[in-house]
Amino acid sequence: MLDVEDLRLSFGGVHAVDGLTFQLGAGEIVSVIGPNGAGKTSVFNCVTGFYKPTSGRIRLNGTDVTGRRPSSITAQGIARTFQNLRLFGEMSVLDNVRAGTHLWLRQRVADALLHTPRYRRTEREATEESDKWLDFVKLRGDRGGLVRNLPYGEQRRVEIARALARRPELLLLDEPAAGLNHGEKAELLDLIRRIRDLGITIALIEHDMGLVMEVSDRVVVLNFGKEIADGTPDEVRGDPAVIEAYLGRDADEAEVEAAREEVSGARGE
Ligand SMILES: Nc1ncnc2c1ncn2[C@@H]1O[C@H](COP(=O)(O)OP(=O)(O)OP(=O)(O)O)[C@@H](O)[C@H]1O
Repeated sequence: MLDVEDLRLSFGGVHAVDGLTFQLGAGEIVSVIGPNGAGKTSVFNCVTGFYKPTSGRIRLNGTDVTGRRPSSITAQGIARTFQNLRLFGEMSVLDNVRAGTHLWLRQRVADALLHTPRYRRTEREATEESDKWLDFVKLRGDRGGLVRNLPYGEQRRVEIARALARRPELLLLDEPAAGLNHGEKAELLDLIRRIRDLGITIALIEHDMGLVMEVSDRVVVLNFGKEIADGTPDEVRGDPAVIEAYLGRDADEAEVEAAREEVSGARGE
């Protein structure tokens, strides 16, 4: 579904992404992990058109989308959430999710100005679809309240609902578990699996190794903008290159053991 080939992104002398090649197959849940600054968000930003790669190719279902604008890439079937939430705090929960529907809702300005039956029909459709996704993320009861009044974990679910309202084939989640408590993480795990069961492919950047190891079909590990491992959770958790990336070279025995635990998710909580 997604084919990234020899992707490079530089900021001056910093090679944030340095010749990265990887694929995502339809229906997979793939986690992208790596130490801070490894280039994970930069890859997401290139794939979604927020950054223009310095070189390389990004294909979605065979269509070359390299360097296209975010709106054009979203129209090709990719939606994302952000590391730092980007919701409209002063708008209702429902309206935030409805904002995701404009992509496929064919509305004309004249219809909106004149409140034609066609306009009212599309508005109803947007609300029904948004309510469906609010049900899906278990927030239907909060639809009328302002987003800023929701607890943080629920705001994260609103953002996921908004991304789903775009009807994506591929959903990119950037650190969805950040700031969540134990119960909220369990709920997120269930939500990610239910999204996949709808046939949506999921790529996530995540530092919570417990979640990564539990939910992923495959894990891609980056360090200094390059891929250093790509395999099942079991394969990457024992990979010496991965442990070293999380550690640096001059570690002693105790530090190696601690890094091994971190990568395996044993210290995820
Ligand atoms: N807009 C930018 N301008 C300059 N340098 C940048 C920019 N965005 C990222 N970088 C640099 O590119 C490298 C990769 O950053 P990136 O945010 O992609 O890493 P990351 O793996 O997502 O890190 P984290 O886990 O901390 O979010 C870092 O060295 C970072 O400082």
